[in-house]
Amino acid sequence: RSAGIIGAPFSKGQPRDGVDRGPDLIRAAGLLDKLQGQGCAVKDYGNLQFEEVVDDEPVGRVKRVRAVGSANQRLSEAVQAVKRDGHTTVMLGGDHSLAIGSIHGHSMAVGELSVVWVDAHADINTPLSSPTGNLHGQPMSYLLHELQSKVPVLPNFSWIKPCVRAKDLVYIGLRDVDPEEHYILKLLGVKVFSMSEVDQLGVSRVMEETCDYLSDKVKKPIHLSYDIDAVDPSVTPATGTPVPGGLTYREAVFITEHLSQTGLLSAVDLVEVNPLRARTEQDLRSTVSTAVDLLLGCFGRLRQG
Ligand SMILES: N[C@@]1(C(=O)O)CN(C[C@@H]2CCCCN2)C[C@@H]1CCC[B-](O)(O)O
Ligand SMILES: [Mn+2]
Ligand SMILES: [Mn+2]
Repeated sequence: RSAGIIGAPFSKGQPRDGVDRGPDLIRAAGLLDKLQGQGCAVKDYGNLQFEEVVDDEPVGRVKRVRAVGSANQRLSEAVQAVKRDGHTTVMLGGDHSLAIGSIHGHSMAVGELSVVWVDAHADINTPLSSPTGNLHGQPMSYLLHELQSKVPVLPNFSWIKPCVRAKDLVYIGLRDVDPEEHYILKLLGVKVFSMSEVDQLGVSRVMEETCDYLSDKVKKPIHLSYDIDAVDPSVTPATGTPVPGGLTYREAVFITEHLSQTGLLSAVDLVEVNPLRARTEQDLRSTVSTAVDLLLGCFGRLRQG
């Protein structure tokens, strides 16, 4: 296994400061040494520098559009380069609007892929359905072939080619889905394991069904997009949109251990860590160390040693 680390210190997909500090916090907690310590080759590509966008007026209700479009174009190019170097990409966010560039770049490099989206939220609002206008709640709408008729032209977004099919997407951990998102998920028949299904089936069965569902026809490379707010706020409180009733630490890690063992994991996003949302030092330490442990699980770490 080899990991190519890309830091994406970006926050314009949402209104809160602080989430751009995620990459360096996760590095400072020892991610690279710990990956090497478990036999994983690691190359750190550093942090992307995102250009300043001035006069980024809202387009309809959608905010900071030009900054998000520009940042994700840069990220897509970076992910393609890291994939060409033969690594599994690790994109450290930054907010979840970065999944646009990460998944796009991954798909440009490897072709068709499966997406496992672990999150309290579906992040599948369209510009017209979004209740907040924040682009971290919309990334999937720009990537899904089936939603392109619902997405208007946005400045700095025209480079995006839709690259994911609804049948190749699985959600795990949902518990705060907007009515319009629910409608879209039902309309497209997207596979969803909400927290109700996690409770009902248990995380082991959820992962078996996820992997069976995704590899039903053809085994495709897997893109895991992990929003730290999928985990219960008692474990990872330092995040922008915490929602009670999330994954336990053990369930959260089990998901990454299981996906790692498929041998299909080809790109990972770890997003929405925001130190300014921590009330205590322990809040921050717990959030960041959990983020690191999730990434170690992606690269073969097992709790049995
Ligand atoms: N759907 C949302 C959007 O803004 O589009 C609305 N939601 C906040 C809202 C608070 C009140 C109860 C209903 N939910 C946040 C979510 C985006 C989360 C982005 B992620 O990256 O954290 O997943
Ligand atoms: Mn979320
Ligand atoms: Mn998210």
